[in-house]
Amino acid sequence: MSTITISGVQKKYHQKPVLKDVNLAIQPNQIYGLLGRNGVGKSTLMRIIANRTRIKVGTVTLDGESVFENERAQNRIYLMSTAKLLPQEEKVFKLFKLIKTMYGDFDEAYAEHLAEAFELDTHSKLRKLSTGYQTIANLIIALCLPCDFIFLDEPVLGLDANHRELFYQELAETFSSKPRTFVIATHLIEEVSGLLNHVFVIADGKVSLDEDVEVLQQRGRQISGPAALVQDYLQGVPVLHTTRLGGMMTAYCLQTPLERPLPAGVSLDGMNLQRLFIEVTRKPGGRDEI
Ligand SMILES: Nc1ncnc2c1ncn2[C@@H]1O[C@H](COP(=O)(O)OP(=O)(O)OP(=O)(O)O)[C@@H](O)[C@H]1O
Repeated sequence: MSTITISGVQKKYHQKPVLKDVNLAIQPNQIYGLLGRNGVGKSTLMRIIANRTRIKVGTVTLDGESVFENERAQNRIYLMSTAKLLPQEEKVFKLFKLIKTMYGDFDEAYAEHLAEAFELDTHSKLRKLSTGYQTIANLIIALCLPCDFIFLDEPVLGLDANHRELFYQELAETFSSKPRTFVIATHLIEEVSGLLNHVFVIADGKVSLDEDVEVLQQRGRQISGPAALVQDYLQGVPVLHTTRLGGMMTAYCLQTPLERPLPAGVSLDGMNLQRLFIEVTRKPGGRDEI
């Protein structure tokens, strides 16, 4: 099975390091979340993989071959981004045909279904569509191409809530009927969390978290109650963050002292993915000890 392997990738812009040492593996038939605070380099990493940004240090391989300047590999990778890379003066339906010629295949029936579902006017020029509908046209292209690895950089930018929901539904359906890999960079973590199998978090130029969502959801815990009891219960346990209100405390952790009984008056709950992300990216590299 094909895997994209990213090893020791570094990228600087004007001497300022953005990616310092990125290592990760993108497996077949997964939906990944590529998460990170603003400006950490998510788009840069995607552009590197899609051969749109060059690097001097590090490698990106697909089936052991470098993906750089490699047409065969790049034909299996698609990056959908907000950058206006598509010909703006082209009518949307013509664009679909153009894309088909470029990639050798394009699911026209599915594109028609999606255009109808989103009420996209395919006879309009791309340039004349509203921002949201330009994104929709871009998304349709991404979902209908025959690529094994589809990178979606901020895929729902400008989409209203109904269209975002429709997109997530369509993504789930197309993924189950025709499994392939999607890597989604987004800040709307709560909205996509139900779709994701695995999460990469980029912080300080590196991958700070590389974990299955299921495992994360089992690990992430928030413990609330009277501060003294919470502190006592979590003695020696690494804590991501704590908040206090009066005498009450909530502590966020990636592990809990399972062997210790939970004191009466203290509650232990799961953390949703968005909260977990906020807590793991709050203080890069930092862990509080209670
Ligand atoms: N072409 C460029 N020239 C100079 N600096 C750049 C260029 N592209 C990106 N950068 C810088 O690299 C850093 C990472 O940018 P990037 O867009 O990859 O981050 P991001 O994680 O996608 O951010 P966001 O979540 O805000 O979209 C930023 O500091 C940005 O200013």
